[in-house]
Amino acid sequence: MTRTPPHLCADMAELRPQIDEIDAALIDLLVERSGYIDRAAEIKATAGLPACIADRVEEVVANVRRHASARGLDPDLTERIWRQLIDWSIAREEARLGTGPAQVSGAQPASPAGSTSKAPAR
Ligand SMILES: C=C(O[C@@H]1C=C(C(=O)O)C=C[C@H]1O)C(=O)O
Repeated sequence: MTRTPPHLCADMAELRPQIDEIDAALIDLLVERSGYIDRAAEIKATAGLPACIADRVEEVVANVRRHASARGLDPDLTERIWRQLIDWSIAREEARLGTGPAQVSGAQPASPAGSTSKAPAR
C-alpha cells in the first residue's frame, strides 16, 4: 500500500491509518528480528555463549544512535527504545538457553536490574 505523505493528510482520519500501517510494518520487522534472536540462542547454546554480550549491546546501540543522528531522529530516545528491545531480546535468548543474566567477562556489568538500560551517553 502506498502511504499518503504527511503533508497531504487533510485530517486525522486520513493521517492515523498511515501511522497504523507503519506500526504494522514495524511489528513485521520486530518479528523478523526475533527470528534471528532465536537462532542466536541456538548458536550460543552450542558455543557456550551467554545471552547478554555487553560489547555487542554497545555496538548495536552505537549503530542505531548513528543512524538516528544521520536521519534527524533524537539519538537519546532511539537509545532508550533499543535498550528496551535488546533487554527483551536477551530475555528471549535466556528463556531458550535456560539461563539467567550472565555477562561476557571484561564487559561493562549489566545494571542491577539485569538490563542494559543506562543513562544515554552525552
Ligand atoms: C543477538 C545477540 O544476542 C544479544 C542480543 C542483542 C540484540 O538484541 O541486538 C545484542 C547482543 C546480545 O546481548 C548477539 O550476541 O549478537
